[in-house]
Amino acid sequence: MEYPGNLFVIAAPSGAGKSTLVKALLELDAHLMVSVSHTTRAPRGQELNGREYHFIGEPAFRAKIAAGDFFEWAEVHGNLYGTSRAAIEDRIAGGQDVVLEIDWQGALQIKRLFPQAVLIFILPPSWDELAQRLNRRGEDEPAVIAQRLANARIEVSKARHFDYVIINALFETALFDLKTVVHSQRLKYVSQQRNRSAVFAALDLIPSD
Ligand SMILES: Nc1ncnc2c1ncn2[C@@H]1O[C@H](COP(=O)(O)OP(=O)(O)OP(=O)(O)O)[C@@H](O)[C@H]1O
Ligand SMILES: Nc1nc2c(ncn2[C@@H]2O[C@H](COP(=O)(O)O)[C@@H](O)[C@H]2O)c(=O)[nH]1
Repeated sequence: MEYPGNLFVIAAPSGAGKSTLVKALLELDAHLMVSVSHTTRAPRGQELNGREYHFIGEPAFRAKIAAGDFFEWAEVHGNLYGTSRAAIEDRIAGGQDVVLEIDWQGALQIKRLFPQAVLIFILPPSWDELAQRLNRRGEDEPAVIAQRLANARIEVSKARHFDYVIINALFETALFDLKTVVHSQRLKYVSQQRNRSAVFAALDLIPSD
């Protein structure tokens, strides 16, 4: 049996730290790749088209919806965001582990389409700390931050639909927890192999750090 790539879907309220965690995870794990979404949101200070997002206008986004180009899409904080179908289906079929950093609506769409997906929800340690992180990040206008904090109340209530919840209080602890979820998913695959050579082939997929 060829190794089918895993799909890890990570959601969190804005400012909880998911992008920072995913970036750190990717630096530690060469088997993982992150899918770059499309959005109608304007780029923030250091963001580059094609790196953080593919930044497109709403008409182009709507044309992609009509063409069936998105695996999932949703309106989040007043902007449209979507995961390109081509970006993930081929990679997973080719045995690559893919991470999606998307909101809860997209995550639940993915779980319906692809029940093997592993859904991970990142929580901040408190509402106060969430607000402080958004303010310290200094990338969004006060009105945008207020909207994101209001939406966070709804988003957090969706955590119960996820397979795992990780609390991002101390960064290194949360990163360890995230690595453990990814690692366990791969170990599950190894343990399902029927013969010894398949077990050793499967073990090659697991980083030994
Ligand atoms: N454990 C942590 N302790 C303190 N600060 C943190 C921690 N994790 C992340 N941060 C900081 O919090 C801010 C928000 O993190 P990040 O941008 O990763 O959030 P996000 O969940 O991806 O938000 P968004 O959905 O808006 O992109 C950043 O300035 C980041 O450096
Ligand atoms: N459903 C989707 N949600 C997405 C996607 N890409 C990002 N997101 C989520 O949007 C919010 C806001 O992101 P920001 O970069 O503007 O702070 C956040 O929850 C992201 O995870 C996507 O392709 N689909």
